[in-house]
Amino acid sequence: MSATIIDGKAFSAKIRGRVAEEVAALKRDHGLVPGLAVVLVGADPASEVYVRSKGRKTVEAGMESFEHRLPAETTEADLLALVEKLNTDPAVHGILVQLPLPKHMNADAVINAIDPAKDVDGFHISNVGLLGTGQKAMVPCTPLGCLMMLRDHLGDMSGKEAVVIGRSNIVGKPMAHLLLGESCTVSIAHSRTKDIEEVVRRADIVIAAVGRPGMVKGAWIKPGATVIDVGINRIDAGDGKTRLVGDVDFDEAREVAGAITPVPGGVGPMTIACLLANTVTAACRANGLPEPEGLTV
Ligand SMILES: NC(=O)C1=CN([C@@H]2O[C@H](COP(=O)(O)OP(=O)(O)OC[C@H]3O[C@@H](n4cnc5c(N)ncnc54)[C@H](OP(=O)(O)O)[C@@H]3O)[C@@H](O)[C@H]2O)C=CC1
Ligand SMILES: Nc1nc(=O)c2c([nH]1)NC[C@@H]1CN(c3ccc(C(=O)N[C@@H](CCC(=O)O)C(=O)O)cc3)C=[N+]21
Ligand SMILES: [Mg+2]
Repeated sequence: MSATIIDGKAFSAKIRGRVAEEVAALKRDHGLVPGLAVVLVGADPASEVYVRSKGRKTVEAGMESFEHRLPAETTEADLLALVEKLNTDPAVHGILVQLPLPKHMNADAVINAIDPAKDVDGFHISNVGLLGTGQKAMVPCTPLGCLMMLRDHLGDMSGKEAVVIGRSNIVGKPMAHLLLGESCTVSIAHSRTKDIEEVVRRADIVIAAVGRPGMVKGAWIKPGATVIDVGINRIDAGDGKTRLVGDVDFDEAREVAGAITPVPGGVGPMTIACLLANTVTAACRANGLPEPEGLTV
């Protein structure tokens, strides 16, 4: 029996279509054009790919895209000054500072300088606190995209065993909060977890967010489980080229799982769609307009 492949690329195109409809309505009825500012410090080649792809999809959805590329030597004070300028710019409804930042910067200080209402990544401590207490927040894009796929595929998740592998602030922890909100029984595994295979084997829902290519083996998966692979790992393809793989051994896992997301074409495209969705939500809230249905949780 082979798993259903959850098509994040197709699902993300649907969400971006919904975003485009909402943007068109905001323009028509309120003369409002949602704007997203992306700040990239340094020239990390992987980040370049995301920034370009985000910028293109933002414009395709009818929104304004502002890109700020700063040299790696930029001082924290200069970056904070840019953030402050974006905070007060009425054309900017969403601000994303690409992570990781260069080592000489305090990333927490930079993130917490962003106006929480414009924090479309959901990384500001106010949004983290709101999410953690079950209040209306800006929800981090990657976990939000994962949740949308899970709801679409599984419907009610109440009482299911969910295991999140990875405890980062940007994926693992917010993902665990969202799954608690769905009334799952949630475990978080990490590098110090003892007998991780056994922890994963009891899960009806597995979220892998580790950054280790193919770490999760087929034998770890409970038959029929739903597997969401967040990992984005560039590996040597052997022919002088590279290719992207997830944190799950896809070929093994697809023979055991009930459903699985591929890499590429799974969580990644959903992350970008959710970023656009969060920008529309932020623009509506900033203008006292009702926020569109179905673009957040
Ligand atoms: N598709 C998308 O849109 C996105 C994809 N990603 C990808 O997701 C992956 C995770 O990203 P991120 O959360 O930022 O990564 P981090 O490096 O911040 O966190 C990795 C987590 O994995 C845990 N871990 C590391 N090794 C092991 C191990 N051997 N066994 C169990 N747990 C382990 C770490 O544990 P500990 O805390 O103990 O060190 C840590 O909690 C990466 O591949 C990244 O590229 C990230 C963001 C968005
Ligand atoms: N402040 C901040 N917010 C982030 O959300 C953030 C970040 N920093 N830093 C880096 C990570 C990583 N990330 C990805 C988003 C989309 C794809 C994506 O679209 N991937 C495609 C493939 C892209 C390709 O081919 O290179 C896919 O999986 O199909 C991947 C990775 C967001 N991140
Ligand atoms: Mg994100």
